[in-house]
Amino acid sequence: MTYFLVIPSSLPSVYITSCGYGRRGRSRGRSSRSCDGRASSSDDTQRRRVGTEAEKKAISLLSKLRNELQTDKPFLPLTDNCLDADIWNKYLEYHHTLLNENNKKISWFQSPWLYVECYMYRRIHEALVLSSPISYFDVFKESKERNFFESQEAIKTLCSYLQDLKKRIENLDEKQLKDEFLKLFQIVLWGNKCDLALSPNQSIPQTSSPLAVLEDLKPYILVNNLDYLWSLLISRKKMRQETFSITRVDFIMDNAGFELVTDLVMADFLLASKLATEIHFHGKSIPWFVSDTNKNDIYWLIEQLKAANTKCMSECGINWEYYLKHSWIYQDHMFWTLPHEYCTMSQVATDLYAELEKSNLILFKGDLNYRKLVGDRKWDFTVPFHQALNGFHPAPLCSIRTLKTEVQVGLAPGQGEEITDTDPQWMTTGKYGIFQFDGAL
Ligand SMILES: O=P(O)(O)OC[C@@]1(O)O[C@H](CO)[C@@H](O)[C@@H]1O
Ligand SMILES: [Mn+2]
Repeated sequence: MTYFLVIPSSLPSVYITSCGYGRRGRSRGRSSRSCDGRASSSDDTQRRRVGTEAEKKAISLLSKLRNELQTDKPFLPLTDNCLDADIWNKYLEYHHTLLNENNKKISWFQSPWLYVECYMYRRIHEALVLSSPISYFDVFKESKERNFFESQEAIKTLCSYLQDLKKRIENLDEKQLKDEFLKLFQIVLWGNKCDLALSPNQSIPQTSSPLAVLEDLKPYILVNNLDYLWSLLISRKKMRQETFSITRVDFIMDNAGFELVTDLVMADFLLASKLATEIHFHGKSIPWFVSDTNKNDIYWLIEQLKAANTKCMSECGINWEYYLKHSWIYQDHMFWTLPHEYCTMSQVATDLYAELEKSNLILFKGDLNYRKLVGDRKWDFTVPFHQALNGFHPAPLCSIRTLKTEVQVGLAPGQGEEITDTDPQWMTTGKYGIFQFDGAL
């Protein structure tokens, strides 16, 4: 069963596919419980019935959501009693007070786009949560998996490159190491083209060799602060040889599938090169913006790699599974799936802010993170990134993002206008990218 939530204007479309509960035609007639405790067919029938009811409920809630959206109804408070529901509901009240007009309501076409989009994904989650026993079914799982399978060739190339690089890494001089660092970071950047929120029914797989195209893509990097990242990490590495300190790098992850592979390759490289000693990954705790990574996506990906019949891929899978058990730290926090701008993190999620303060470098992946970093405002292109962060400075940070929405700061005078002349769609196609750094070196 495929349920299509048609969403007008600039909002993304969402496919909800059957969750597999209550499928017809699996059980054949009556039978009693077997002596090994397996369920009887009447148990099966009961389970299918419950599953079908749950599916129907989820679909009706999603239909209702679609209708509210299409007819620009006021936003409704969440009713699912999840831990974050109160925060969402308070945020809604706060936005109502901002409107400052008694008869105006926060609604789909009248409210800030960042808020509207986040609210839509949270309401999709609510529809599932309220439909037990499929409450924690990931409606985007299928699209995420498709992106992974369609990017097999590129993933193989990357895994092979990494395995080979790790064999020679001890013998690289500083310049050679820097070259590898720059190369892998560019792969991480262009991996962000692969999100599914813009076209959920159409996976944009990475088909060509990601390494072969890097030179051709260089002109599309509008802000390139990779040298700052290199200076920061290499000077800490040198310092560590005299003092016993750590270098912690945090990935605020974005999309699963190919982009996730690029993140894991980067993390592996940073540790192997001793440019970092500690890696933290921050994922989403609910299905989010179609392709965003949650814990299951990482473990699913690792299982796929382990089972691959290409040695370099299975080696990566085995290594990454080991690192996730022993040295890489995966964490999620509800703040990442709230609509809040990051400048509010120190008040709204004090614990997360304190955690990020321990980092030596935070990598914010993707377009949505950028919008939340700079508050999704219509900034002048030349406003400094530091200023647009509006007080959000937990540690040195870098946004690694391909441009998919109309917000960009920190450009040189005239740079934005010049690109607009030649390529009017430059802010929304994912063709351009940035490495934008903020922090003391
Ligand atoms: O954060 P990502 O994965 O790079 O991009 C997510 C995204 O494509 O989804 C939304 C589309 O409506 C926009 O916020 C953004 O462009
Ligand atoms: Mn995303």
